Amino acid sequence: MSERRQGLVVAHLGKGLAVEGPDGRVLACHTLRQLGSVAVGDQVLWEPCGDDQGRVVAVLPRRSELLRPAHGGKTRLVAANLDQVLVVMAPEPEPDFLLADQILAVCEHRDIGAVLLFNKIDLFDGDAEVESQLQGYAAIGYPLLRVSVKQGAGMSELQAALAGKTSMLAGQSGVGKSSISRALLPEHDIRVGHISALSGLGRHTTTAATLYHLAAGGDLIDSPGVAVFGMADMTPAILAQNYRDFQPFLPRCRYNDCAHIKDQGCALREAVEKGEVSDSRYRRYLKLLEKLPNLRPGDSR
Ligand SMILES: Nc1nc2c(ncn2[C@@H]2O[C@H](COP(=O)(O)OP(=O)(O)OP(=O)(O)O)[C@@H](O)[C@H]2O)c(=O)[nH]1
Ligand SMILES: [Zn+2]
Repeated sequence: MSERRQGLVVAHLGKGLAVEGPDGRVLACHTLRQLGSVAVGDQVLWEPCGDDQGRVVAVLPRRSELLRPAHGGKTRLVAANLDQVLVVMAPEPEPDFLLADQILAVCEHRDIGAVLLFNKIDLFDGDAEVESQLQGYAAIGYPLLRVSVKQGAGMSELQAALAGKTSMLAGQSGVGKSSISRALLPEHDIRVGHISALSGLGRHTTTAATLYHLAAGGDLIDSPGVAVFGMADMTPAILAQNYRDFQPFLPRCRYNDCAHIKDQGCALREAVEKGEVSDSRYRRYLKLLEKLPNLRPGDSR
């Protein structure tokens, strides 16, 4: 019987995986069908099979899973073992706080941490509304970093926030996600080139998720596409539970299945009226509710 070794999945190839061993060497690996889905970020056990190839024989337990909606109401695993998502915003394009709230709620639901990353501060005129929303997030416990990749401002604080963790960037188009990854990654293209050159299992496409080691410590999973933060498995009650700022009030609603839409004994609405919960967060919650796929008539209480 051949020896099993541990490895880290760093990319998807056409028909297999790129797995990095403890010595840093990356190997093309097949996986056994019965293992189910294996994603970038997974820790796996593999054994050598053939020239410079391996076979993944086990997936080690995950500390988190990020899923994406797929065809036929199914979900697909996008990344495993993520520690945190960096929600990137900028003065331009105008911040989409609804998208930020959605990403934050999905992260909370998946036990993935979240950090707000306000980029392009070189363009920020201090707009009072934007500033108040940003400080609102900080007040409910989300770390807030302000950077300008263009000017190199705040980058060491960003590197410190990434060190020792596996992170992913998310956010609207145009906020600077690619610019930020480029600034953080050493020899980015060399590694992609190396993975593409792995034999036998087909090409690595840059449209698939890839894990990179950062120059200043920590890993970054680069996953193109913003639609990964799906809410398909959420109900209104679950969505509300994943708002950190709503959590203290929810047990006091009169009805267990309160969707926090109408008054009748809703402790959350009372908290909003008293100013204990941000009115704008609550109003965006009502908008996100409309995006939930499985809003049942009974939930409209
Ligand atoms: N002024 C300024 N411009 C920036 C900064 N960071 C990025 N940009 C510019 O913003 C534009 C969009 O940056 P990208 O890195 O492509 O943004 P993205 O989030 O990856 O966009 P998508 O690929 O569409 O998701 C580019 O023109 C960048 O040069 C910054 O700190 N300051
Ligand atoms: Zn309620």
